[in-house]
Amino acid sequence: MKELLVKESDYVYVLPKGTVQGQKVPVYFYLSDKLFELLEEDAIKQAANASTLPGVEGAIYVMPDVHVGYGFPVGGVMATRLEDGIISPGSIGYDINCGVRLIATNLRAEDIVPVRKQLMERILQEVPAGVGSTGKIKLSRSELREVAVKGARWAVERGFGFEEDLEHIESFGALPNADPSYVSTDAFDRGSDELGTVGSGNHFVEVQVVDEIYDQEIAKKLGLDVGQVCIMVHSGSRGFGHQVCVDYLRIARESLKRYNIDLPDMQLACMPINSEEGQAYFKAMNSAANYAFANRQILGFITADTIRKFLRISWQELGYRLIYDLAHNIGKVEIHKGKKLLVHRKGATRAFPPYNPEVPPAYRDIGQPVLIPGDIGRYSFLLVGQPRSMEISFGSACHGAGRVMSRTKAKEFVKKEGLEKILKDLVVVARGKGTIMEEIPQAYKDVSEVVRVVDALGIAKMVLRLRPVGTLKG
Ligand SMILES: Nc1nc2c(ncn2[C@@H]2O[C@H](COP(=O)(O)O)[C@@H](O)[C@H]2O)c(=O)[nH]1
Ligand SMILES: [Mn+2]
Ligand SMILES: [Mn+2]
Repeated sequence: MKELLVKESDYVYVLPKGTVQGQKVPVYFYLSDKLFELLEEDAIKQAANASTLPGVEGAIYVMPDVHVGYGFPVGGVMATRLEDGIISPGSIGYDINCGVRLIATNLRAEDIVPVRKQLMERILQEVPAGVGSTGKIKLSRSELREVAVKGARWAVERGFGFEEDLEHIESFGALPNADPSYVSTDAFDRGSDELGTVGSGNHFVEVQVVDEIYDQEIAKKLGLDVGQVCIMVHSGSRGFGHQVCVDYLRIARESLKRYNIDLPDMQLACMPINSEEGQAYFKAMNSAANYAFANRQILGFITADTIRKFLRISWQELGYRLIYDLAHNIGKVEIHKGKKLLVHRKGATRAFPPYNPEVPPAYRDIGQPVLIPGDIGRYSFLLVGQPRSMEISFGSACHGAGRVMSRTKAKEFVKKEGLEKILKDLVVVARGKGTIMEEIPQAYKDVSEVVRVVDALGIAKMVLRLRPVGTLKG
């Protein structure tokens, strides 16, 4: 399908409306020439399929970190009208409110680098990670219901963090439309002992150092400087959110006939937003999103506390300060160009500009921080949302570098090249070696190239770059 894409301008390729059967809106791909080369045929097909869905509004936007996902590509943004549009679990993703958190500290690189191996080993002991890992927190049904409603606040009330953290989280760490009575018992079972756990594979806790600054003024306002140590957390709603997605994909498939929805791909199974099933999923999805906010709140706090105890310093000396926490797999009701829409972001980050009322007061004049992890070996970035995002991407940016190698291919690559040679002096800890093999830097695109595109398009502005000091992988 690549040949059907029209290069409209630098970094902008379009699949014009009417190219595929039933297409209701155009599909925009934001890519440099290098990233265009890596664009998969199936990702184009998936985005084109979504452009045929009922009530889809404006355009489908595909970010430069795009790769094939379940039904809808990772890096995809789709908005649907509340009156006649659908809600699609596959276009939000299995890991509901998978997201990223960045915490600043007063520590300098020299405080950490000489002891990074021992420090990461300690973090590995204290922070539960890995497939099906369980944490120290065991939740009763009623406690879990409370988590699903209160989100990050639940964790803060139990001592995992501070009141001011909540001011620095997307939607203040709790989405208002959560109703856990729409969440299945299976999801409750899976969620009861996974709060405060990282999960597997792509998820991580990373100690990083600010490496380069592109906008001194904004970096200063954020209180970040070269050499400063930060903590980045990437995790989501664990088995709780996964089960919500599984349950409602089944419900969506079963209700397709009832609502006369014809699909090009069953993985896009969806429900009218204003149907009973659509509303039930929306309330369950928000519950899972709140679980994820609580999860990252706990993970960030435990990691900071571990570093503090390891270095034998006080909270004050550590200087823990939450920069921001955001969702990159979510469906949100937002107003764009005067219309109330459900914006599906799957592997896409909200990137609201300065003075948008949803940007926390602390960042109102600089724009919402956009946190972009890269990989275990190269860099991660902090950007801020820009006005153009509201024009060309429903206020959204990329969410990472994006995979370029399947997990199987990455393992084959490691077997050929040797893990030690690939990792060189990187410090990466994990319960199993398998994950590290799947997560080598070569498995991802070059994040610098990805963020260059969103910066050049005026979606988000590059503020600073972080490099990893040590990574805990699931
Ligand atoms: N700094 C690090 N970035 C990483 C690591 N593992 C993955 N990643 C990046 O995160 C995004 C988001 O992934 P997704 O699973 O939500 O799609 C991914 O595209 C990578 O760029 C890591 O260990 N450290
Ligand atoms: Mn994620
Ligand atoms: Mn995830």
